[in-house]
Amino acid sequence: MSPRILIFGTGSIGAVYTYVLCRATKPVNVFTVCRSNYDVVSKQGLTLNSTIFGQNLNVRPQVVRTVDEAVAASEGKPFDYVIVTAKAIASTPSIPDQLRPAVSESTTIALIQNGIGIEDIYRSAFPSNPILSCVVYLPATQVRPGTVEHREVELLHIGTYPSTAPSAHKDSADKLAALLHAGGASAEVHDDIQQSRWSKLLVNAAWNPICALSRSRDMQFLQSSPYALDLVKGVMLEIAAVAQASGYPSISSEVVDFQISRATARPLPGVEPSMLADAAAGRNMEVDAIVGNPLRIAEAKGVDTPLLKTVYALLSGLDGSFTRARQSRG
Ligand SMILES: NC(=O)C1=CN([C@@H]2O[C@H](COP(=O)(O)OP(=O)(O)OC[C@H]3O[C@@H](n4cnc5c(N)ncnc54)[C@H](OP(=O)(O)O)[C@@H]3O)[C@@H](O)[C@H]2O)C=CC1
Ligand SMILES: CC(C)(CO)C(=O)C(=O)O
Repeated sequence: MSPRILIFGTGSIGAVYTYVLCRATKPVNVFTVCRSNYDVVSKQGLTLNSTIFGQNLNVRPQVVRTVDEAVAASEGKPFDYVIVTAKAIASTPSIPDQLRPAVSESTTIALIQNGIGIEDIYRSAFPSNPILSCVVYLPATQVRPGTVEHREVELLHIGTYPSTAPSAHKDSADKLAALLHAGGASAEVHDDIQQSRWSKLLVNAAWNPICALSRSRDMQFLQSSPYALDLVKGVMLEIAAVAQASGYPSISSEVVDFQISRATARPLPGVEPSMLADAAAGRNMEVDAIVGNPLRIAEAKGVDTPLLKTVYALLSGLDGSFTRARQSRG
């Protein structure tokens, strides 16, 4: 039987996986929760321009405004997968509380989000369901409502949370990978996804805040001063030290060099990290998931992270300015 899928958060990443999953199963089985882009997507579907999947690709999933609407439209049939592609930012009500009506005992919850320590709120809310923690390499930007540009790379790493989850949960990870392959995407299943999370965090904890604070794409920032590369590398080395203190010795200075070389190989202007897109739009950013949580782990483990603390202080200040601006707009 075709799986039924709910995607929560149809922005840049959510749109790409909605496209992939509409190809893997029937669009009628893919329900996608849209907020600011609801009007456009419900009328015109989602459009993807991708250097990997192709140009001007349009899909028409079942577009809903809320999880309750998706449950009603699904006519009592349970969701096999709930896929979270919203930003990992605290909200009221929380995302797990919003998802609750769509989660039955057979539902697998997959989190496609950056950062570290993002899974616990889902584990507490849904203690028996398979929770899949996913790390995505997929530079994508929603350039206007319902239209997403994607380039360079496309790969999803999948693992259970926690890594010691029962074998049935591991089967869910394999099934999700198979579904993504059927939709033409790349996915790999890992025994311990946290290693992949730390490896990706090297990139995100350095590039995302630095690009957001400097309003520059990665290559633009590297060219902006003779100190730029040292700052990026310095933050990455601090994250590597925290990863090592957390039991991941493979997150080494060689991995840092590899991640730096991926950026320096890019032509100008380079990649726009998702946090730069948020800063440019005055939206709140994933400050805690990407910087605050590793900083707290560093403090608990006695790892010195002066650059990370500086970045956190500046980023929190910028994030606070967005909150104040939103409140003053009413
Ligand atoms: N973009 C990228 O290149 C990459 C992003 N990532 C990670 O993937 C995750 C998703 O990022 P990205 O796709 O860029 O984020 P976007 O901001 O582009 O999309 C998030 C979407 O979630 C929606 N959303 C948030 N909260 C709610 C809610 N309560 N109800 C309904 N919709 C909601 C937003 O709606 P609205 O428009 O109304 O705010 C938006 O459409 C993040 O963790 C990011 O760090 C990882 C790799 C690359
Ligand atoms: C840096 C990048 C684009 C890597 O895929 C990313 O993860 C993000 O934008 O948040």
